[in-house]
Amino acid sequence: MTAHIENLDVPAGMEIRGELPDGAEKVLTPQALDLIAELHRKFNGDRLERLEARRVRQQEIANGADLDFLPETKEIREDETWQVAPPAPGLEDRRVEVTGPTYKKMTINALNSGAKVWLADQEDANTPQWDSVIGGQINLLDALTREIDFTSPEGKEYTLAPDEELPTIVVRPRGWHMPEKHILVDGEETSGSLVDFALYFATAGQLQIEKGKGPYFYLAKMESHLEARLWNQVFEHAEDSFGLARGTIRATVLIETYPAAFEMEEILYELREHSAGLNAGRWDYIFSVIKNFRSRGSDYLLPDRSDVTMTVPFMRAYTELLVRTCHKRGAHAIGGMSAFVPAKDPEANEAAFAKVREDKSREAGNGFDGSWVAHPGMVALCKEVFTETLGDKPNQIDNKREDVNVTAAELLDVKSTPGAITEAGLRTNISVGIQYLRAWLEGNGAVAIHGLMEDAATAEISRSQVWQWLDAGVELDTGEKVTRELVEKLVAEEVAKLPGDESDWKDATDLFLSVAVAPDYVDFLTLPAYAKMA
Ligand SMILES: CC(=O)SCCNC(=O)CCNC(=O)[C@H](O)C(C)(C)COP(=O)(O)OP(=O)(O)OC[C@H]1O[C@@H](n2cnc3c(N)ncnc32)[C@H](O)[C@@H]1OP(=O)(O)O
Ligand SMILES: O=CC(=O)O
Ligand SMILES: [Mg+2]
Repeated sequence: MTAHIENLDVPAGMEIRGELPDGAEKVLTPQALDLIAELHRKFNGDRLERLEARRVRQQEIANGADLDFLPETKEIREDETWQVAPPAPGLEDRRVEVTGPTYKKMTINALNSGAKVWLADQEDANTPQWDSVIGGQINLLDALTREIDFTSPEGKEYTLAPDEELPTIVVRPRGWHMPEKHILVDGEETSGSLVDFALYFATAGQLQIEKGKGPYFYLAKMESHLEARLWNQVFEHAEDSFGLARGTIRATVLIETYPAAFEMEEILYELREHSAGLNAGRWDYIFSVIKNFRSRGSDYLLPDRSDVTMTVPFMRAYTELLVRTCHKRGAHAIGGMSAFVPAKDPEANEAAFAKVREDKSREAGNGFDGSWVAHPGMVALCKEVFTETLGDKPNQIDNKREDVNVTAAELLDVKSTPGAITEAGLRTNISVGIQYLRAWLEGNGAVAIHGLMEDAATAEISRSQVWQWLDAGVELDTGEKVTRELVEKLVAEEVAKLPGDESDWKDATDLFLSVAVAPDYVDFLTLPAYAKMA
């Protein structure tokens, strides 16, 4: 049945813009729409204040301030007595989590992958096209009622494995910065975070409770414990509105911004009744390091993206501190995404699996309780590697890592990162950035390029490196200085190597230039990209 806006029970003051995909009425229920309106009226002002606080801190950093652990929350860090809630049903054992967008085929593939958890992504791997925002929620609901199936154009049929084999679903709503322009309340654009949260919580999330699990979330791109407090208030409001016990909702927070690395303990504390641990969101973390200190000179210049590995000093410091902090507070520490995905060429495929094995072995050895893979083909490998360390235990929260003592100086030690800034690195950043942005504008938030998973976080690194190297007038390995003219010349050369006509790449190239060379740094590339989306 085709959905029509006039058939929906839209609360007073709300306006829905845009066509509704088939089945939209299943997720745009009166309860879900009421919750969006309530959350907007109660919390959107606080959200905007938090975003303003980010801008103030960014200005302070630009003026020379350093990041540090907060003096005003010292007591929380030093209080040895508090712990987060014990793991919720379905979240005890997280040794392998598969991530991916909520398109119908990928929903079925992810749920059939054998992973313990599926991160159903409305953030880095997704584009907030209105169809995907609503369609993804329909797929989540249909998966839980087992009314989902798919036939490919080639006739391949997809159905779900038995219930007991399916991973626990954890939904990642958009970050606090993203608006939802298709739902207005009192004439104002709503928040992408609150819309994604409310639609899932009020529909499929309630079915999760009936099935003995719960509405579980990953929270992306937060920059402070006060942003975590805001999420906690949203959770309390939603639980109270639906008559649910405190702690029914659970959230794993991605530590993927530089400021948040200095507030890990406080973030766990704010969410403690709702907490399901922390995750090391490595790609956005690297992006955030560049973004926060982009104009602070040579101490904060990173080499080519491929040289910024998990073992360089500042990345190692951040992951060690994350495990130590989580386990001290009884919380899961979940590892990040190795970007290597299976390849058709056998040699490249073997190399990709070896890289992922190395990454997951290091994480398991460091005390992480599980980790992410980007592709169902990597699930068995990650499970095997973590099982070598965990055995039959669901996690290793008892491995307290008391040997770890990470200082602010170690978190900030970007200048010890070995590597060079090369023309090849600049060309890769340009080519990958433009290819990714074209995919994004066409509605695809994750793509494989040169054997690597690329998504919003990795593309942010590429365009921010170009911006920073240009701003700093860096000298490349060739001896040439990075100037606007050079970047524009390399853009033209790299676009000429891509398939199709130059005109096919025009929108993506213009967008890339606007976020990589324009003098005013744009906070998130997804903001101007979303403005271009219908
Ligand atoms: C920085 C971060 O936030 S990381 C987390 C966010 N990023 C992600 O989640 C990325 C998820 N991964 C992906 O989107 C994909 O793996 C890509 C785009 C990188 C590669 O996808 P493809 O080019 O389709 O890979 P490939 O051809 O090897 O896929 C083989 C099959 O696996 C499926 N598949 C691949 N990745 C996934 C996934 N993550 N979830 C579900 N199914 C998947 C494909 O749909 C395809 O299915 P089919 O054989 O039934 O047609
Ligand atoms: O979301 C994960 C990341 O690495 O970014
Ligand atoms: Mg991220």
